[in-house]
Amino acid sequence: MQAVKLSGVTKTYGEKRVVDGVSFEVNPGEIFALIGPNGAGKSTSIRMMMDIIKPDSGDILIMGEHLSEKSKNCIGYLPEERGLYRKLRIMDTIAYLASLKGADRAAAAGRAEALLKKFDLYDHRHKKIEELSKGMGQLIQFVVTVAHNPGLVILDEPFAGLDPVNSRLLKNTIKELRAEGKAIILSTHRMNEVQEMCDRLFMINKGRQVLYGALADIRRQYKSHAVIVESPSPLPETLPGVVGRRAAGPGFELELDEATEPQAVLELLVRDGIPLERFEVALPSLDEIFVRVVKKQ
Ligand SMILES: Nc1ncnc2c1ncn2[C@@H]1O[C@H](COP(=O)(O)OP(=O)(O)OP(=O)(O)O)[C@@H](O)[C@H]1O
Repeated sequence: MQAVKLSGVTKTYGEKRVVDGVSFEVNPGEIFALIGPNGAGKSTSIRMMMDIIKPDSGDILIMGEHLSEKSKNCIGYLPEERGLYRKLRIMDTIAYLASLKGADRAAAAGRAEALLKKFDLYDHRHKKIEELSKGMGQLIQFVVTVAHNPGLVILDEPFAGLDPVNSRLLKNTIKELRAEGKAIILSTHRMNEVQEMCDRLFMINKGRQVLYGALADIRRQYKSHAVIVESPSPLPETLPGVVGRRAAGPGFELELDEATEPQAVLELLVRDGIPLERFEVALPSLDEIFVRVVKKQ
């Protein structure tokens, strides 16, 4: 059963259709990225999944059911707008909010403590939220989001405000949640993070689907006709079928003409006795794909 299933979901504000016939599915055990330019309709889609606002038409199933007060407890939602009770102490906040979600207080506290240790915040657990830095508060809000052990975790810009060390800790923790079989929806503008973490993605622009599928398939679909080559020896000045060359990291990206396959270039290099440390078909970064798709529209 899918963790989330949107079918033909539409939302209009005034004259503007901000979500237009959107359909996608999110499975347990995957990190699913919801991406798109500013104002594309991501937050509106998430708010409809959370039943904060109602779609005008279409259907939304969470864990196979329409969302009810009870089934809301199977979701952990980290909204873009953060907010915890600043005067409350950390562990009290976590236990209180988990109990609101119907979780066993002791079990939630146990999960929270393990995460606090991971984030090196355990010694702060009796402090008030207002005594924490912004980044620390951000991590606490993540702990609150998952302490009740939800099957679906929706994270809106979870890395905003985190330093590289804490970003990495959070990334690893999200990957562990995936390994536990949770469905994770990640909405972010940081394409390098999406590229590093997500299995599948949905890109929305002006309310409509523009990309949907496995990250690897999408990158292959947008690949240019080029190869990346790294060698300790200089490459030949000219190679049949190669029409351009530019530095790419420690090697080169060779642009091929339409008729030349990467395999043919590899054979030429091997024939010329060029030692190869890397040879691969050049795949565009998700960042490049994002810009290409938005510009085309
Ligand atoms: N309550 C509202 N009333 C009217 N228009 C709204 C409302 N909420 C959102 N919109 C409009 O809907 C569109 C989509 O907004 P949404 O917040 O879903 O975008 P987003 O993809 O999350 O953008 P961002 O990346 O900037 O957070 C925007 O044009 C926005 O102005």
